[in-house]
Amino acid sequence: MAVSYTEATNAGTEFHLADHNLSNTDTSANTLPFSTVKLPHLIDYLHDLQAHPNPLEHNQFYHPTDGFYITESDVILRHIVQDLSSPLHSAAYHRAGPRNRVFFDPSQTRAAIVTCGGLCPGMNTVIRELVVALWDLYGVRQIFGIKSGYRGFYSMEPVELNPKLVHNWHKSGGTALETSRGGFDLQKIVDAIQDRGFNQVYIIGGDGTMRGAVNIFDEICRRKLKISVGGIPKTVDNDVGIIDRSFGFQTAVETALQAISAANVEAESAVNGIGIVKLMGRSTGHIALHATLSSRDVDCCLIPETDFYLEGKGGLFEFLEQQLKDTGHAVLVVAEGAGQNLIPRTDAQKEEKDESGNPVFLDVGGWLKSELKKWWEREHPDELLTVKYIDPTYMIRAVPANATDSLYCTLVAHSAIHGVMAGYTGFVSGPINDSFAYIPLEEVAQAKNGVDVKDHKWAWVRSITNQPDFARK
Ligand SMILES: Nc1ncnc2c1ncn2[C@@H]1O[C@H](COP(=O)(O)OP(=O)(O)OP(=O)(O)O)[C@@H](O)[C@H]1O
Ligand SMILES: O=P(O)(O)OC[C@H]1O[C@](O)(CO)[C@@H](O)[C@@H]1O
Ligand SMILES: [Mg+2]
Repeated sequence: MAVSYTEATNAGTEFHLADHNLSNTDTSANTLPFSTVKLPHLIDYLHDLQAHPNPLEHNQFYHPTDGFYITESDVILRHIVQDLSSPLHSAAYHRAGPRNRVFFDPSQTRAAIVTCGGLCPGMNTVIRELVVALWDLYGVRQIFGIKSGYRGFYSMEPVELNPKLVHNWHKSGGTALETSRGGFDLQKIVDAIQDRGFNQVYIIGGDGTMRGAVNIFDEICRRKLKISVGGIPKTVDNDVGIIDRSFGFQTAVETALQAISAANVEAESAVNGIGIVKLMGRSTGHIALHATLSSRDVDCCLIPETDFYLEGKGGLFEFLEQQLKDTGHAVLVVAEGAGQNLIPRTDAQKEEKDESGNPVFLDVGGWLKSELKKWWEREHPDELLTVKYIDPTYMIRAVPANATDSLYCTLVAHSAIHGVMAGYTGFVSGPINDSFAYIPLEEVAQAKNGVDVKDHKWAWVRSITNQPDFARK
């Protein structure tokens, strides 16, 4: 039986913890120092929408008890580290999970799933979990995969998905739905969503994809359609902000360690051996940084967030030369976006962009190898130098998710479904301080996550490697 919205939930309204009798550290002001981030809800523009009891109530596998359903007063604080000598403050995001009322009748639900941008370990796991959970938890039977990213909405037939079909998908890297860059045509995409009768759209992708998803959400609101848009952030570079990290990131770091280990073996087994490993990281060096910290074989880590230079006092080559003198070998890890301003390029190369408008990079690893060899021949013409360059770029993102990331993929998919079924829209589900939360798409699309080279983690990298800070002589 359908119940009216006001009976069901106060979703879509600003929530103040102080109104809900929760403990408050700032008793004088009688308000908590947390502001709850408003989440868009279908009811914001479809005021007469009817709510239904959550089908989980009758699911044979669930026995909803007190606390099973997440209420509007359940929030996740973004900033859990606070300085008690200053006024407390943190944004509070609605906690992910099942609500006691939903705004979709499973028999009338038509869900679409799309993957966009580059690969990331776990994409197939997320797709699989979306299909299986929509089917098993909520009883949705009309689930479709959009092929080839955003362009697939308007240029290809959707593929009907069911648990049997996706049963083994999590065992393979990549995305069985295929992905692409570019092809974002807002009107064509929303027309296609509308024409095909989709009322739930799950969008898996990185920062660019999320910016596109905001536009789709805005257009759906403008047309006042009963279509919920749920985003699932995917970024092997870990360049999306607010969330703790993307699924697949840990798997990528783990896989990168194999390349670093090989570079170390090659370097140790040669006379004056240098191993160079190039890792992904277009504008952020998270993979390089985490792999360096985990491996301990790395003597120097170069990331896009810090400048470096090759020759002269305090430069990279002087440092490597000293390493060779001290230990006979060195391992250098470089993120693909590092040093791009140093590599000579033609005017045409300066303008080059991929289909999504991202700048195309030159190969920093190959360039470092050739510059290093030229320099060595000039400085040490009679001494051997062996440089082995390993570029595992696509290997680290084309693998299936490891155990930790697989669990993440399941939780993020379930969280997205619970939120969408509850009528939330224009949001992303993701972990904040290890608890899954709902974050407005717009915030996620704008938030960047660069490496903070002033914090402890980067200082830790420098202390492990002893690399120079490349502050100009
Ligand atoms: N500002 C934007 N507005 C609308 N669509 C966008 C925008 N930026 C990117 N897109 C679209 O989003 C899709 C994916 O973008 P992009 O290729 O930049 O990858 P991404 O999602 O950032 O993932 P990753 O960088 O991790 O590979 C593409 O189809 C692209 O056209
Ligand atoms: O898949 P493509 O188009 O070669 O793009 C590679 C880029 O994708 C990423 O894996 C994710 O943005 C980057 O690390 C890398 O620069
Ligand atoms: Mg991106």
